[in-house]
Amino acid sequence: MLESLTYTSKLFYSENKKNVILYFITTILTVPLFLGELILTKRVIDTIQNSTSTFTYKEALLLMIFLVVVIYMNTMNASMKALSSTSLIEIGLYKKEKLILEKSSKLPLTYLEWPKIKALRERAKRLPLFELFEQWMNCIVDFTTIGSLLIILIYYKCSLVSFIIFAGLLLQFSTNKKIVKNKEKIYQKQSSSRLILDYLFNLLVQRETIQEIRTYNMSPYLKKKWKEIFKTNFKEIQKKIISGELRNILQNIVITIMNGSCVIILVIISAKSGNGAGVFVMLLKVVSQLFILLPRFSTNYSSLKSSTIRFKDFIGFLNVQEDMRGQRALPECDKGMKIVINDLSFKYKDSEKNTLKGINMVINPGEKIALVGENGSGKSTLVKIILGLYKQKDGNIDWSIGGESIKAKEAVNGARVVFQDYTRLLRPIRENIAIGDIKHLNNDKKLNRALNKAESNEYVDYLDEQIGPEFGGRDFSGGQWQRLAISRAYLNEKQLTIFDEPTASLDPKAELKAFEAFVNLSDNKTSVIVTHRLYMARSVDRIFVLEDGQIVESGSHSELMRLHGKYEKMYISQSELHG
Ligand SMILES: Nc1ncnc2c1ncn2[C@@H]1O[C@H](COP(=O)(O)OP(=O)(O)OP(=O)(O)O)[C@@H](O)[C@H]1O
Repeated sequence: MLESLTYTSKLFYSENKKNVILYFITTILTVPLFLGELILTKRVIDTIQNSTSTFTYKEALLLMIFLVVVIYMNTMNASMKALSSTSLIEIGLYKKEKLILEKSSKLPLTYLEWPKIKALRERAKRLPLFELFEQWMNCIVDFTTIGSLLIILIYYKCSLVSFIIFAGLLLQFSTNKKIVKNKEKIYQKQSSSRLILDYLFNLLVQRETIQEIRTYNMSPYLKKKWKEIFKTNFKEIQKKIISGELRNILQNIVITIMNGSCVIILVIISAKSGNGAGVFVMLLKVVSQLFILLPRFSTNYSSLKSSTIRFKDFIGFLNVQEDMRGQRALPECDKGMKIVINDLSFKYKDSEKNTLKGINMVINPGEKIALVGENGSGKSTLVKIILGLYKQKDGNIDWSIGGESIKAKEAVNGARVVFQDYTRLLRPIRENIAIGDIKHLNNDKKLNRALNKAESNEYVDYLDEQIGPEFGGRDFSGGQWQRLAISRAYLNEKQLTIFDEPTASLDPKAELKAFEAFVNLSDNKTSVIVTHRLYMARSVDRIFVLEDGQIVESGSHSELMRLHGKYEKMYISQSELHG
């Protein structure tokens, strides 16, 4: 638990020393200021009660002035504390999101797609970083104040009152601890269903999905599903909340009885001991303050407990094993890349069987190959492994260029790719192309050349135009988006080119042009195209046919046709279909 205090203190201190020191001092100062106020009140009353001469009246007046100053300082202290915490709250939010983003960018892709990690990240996002630090500080202050007030009671021979208050403290702690534990347990249990809730909610409001949902009138059904999950979650929480609240009510009754008993005992003790009015008023203030502090301390401690549970999830997420990817860069060389795949098998997390099995292939420098096969045969998975985005457990994939060889999963920025599900960045056209190679962001000449090659000349004069009506920009059709994604690849000059079904949204003429462009773009660079359009595959050097995660045939178009196997069957059926 202490780890969360050291972690947050270090983190905030490294980000904003001045405010952390100010926050720390103003928090700690509340204890002596409160005690000072208490003691001065007692002295003022005692002095007035015993005043017999002008001298003691003057002393009382002086003490009153001190008291006012202390009260004023207390108010000032609270304002300074609030001031320092404002920027720390912002820093907390920023740092938490930054750390989660940085970590996510280092995780293997398979981990990011894994529901368990997704749920862990959602829980990590719920950690209130500054509040955790604040709760620690509040608990330290409450603990010190309560301790000091109990010592005052014991000093004035009110040990019985201290004992009752201490018992009250224990009672509150045990009740709140249970409530917090139950609440966090439910939250951890519900984190996956909350993801589904968010997903369903987004489906119902997002522009990309709303048209289909309205056309099929899916809204009532999806809302019903959303409501069901919401209600189930709520019922679970409600049960615990009601039992927690009942406990709270009982606890409050007991605490009120304790409070009354303490005041009565205090009156009796004061009457017997013959202490002055100053001591009585002070002790009364001590007791009433303690009964204010007890629930506050217990609530602060409960919040701290709940935050430390979330802190564990946060640290758990930050400690997830990172990817080895992105550590080595290949040398620049225009001879093309060689890819050697040896006995590769791959299984998705939570999947029962291997998606790829025993893949062996060598792609020579400058060679153009096509991966073909039915839906789900493993083409995109293989592409992602070639790119080093997925880590394979069995087998090896090496990239070699200019005589130097490295593992695909350790390589950085070696390839240019057009994915099936490319990024639609609702930002200016310029940024959409520059994703391909961000160093050319302001190089209009290069950006325009990339647009030209991707048959998107109409945008050359509109590089700074915003895309997406959501942000006041223009709307793009599927084909226009796809051409923009292709222009990204043209901007990049890496040695390996991968096109994973990049032409699905293009009309036949544009598709043919895009394929011709792919062949030209690739020139002497090693290239891989994933396609269902077998006429495209005809002009590549070699075709690999995948079936159920295995390569079942490979060779040039004419070699495969001569085999009279799967490829020939697929080719003939497509030719018949398209005439
Ligand atoms: N992230 C994932 N997690 C679990 N299984 C996955 C994941 N992505 C793909 N799969 C599964 O792996 C298998 C191969 O999928 P892949 O997308 O590689 O096939 P494909 O040949 O590219 O298909 P298509 O032609 O439809 O694009 C499929 O059974 C699919 O359900």
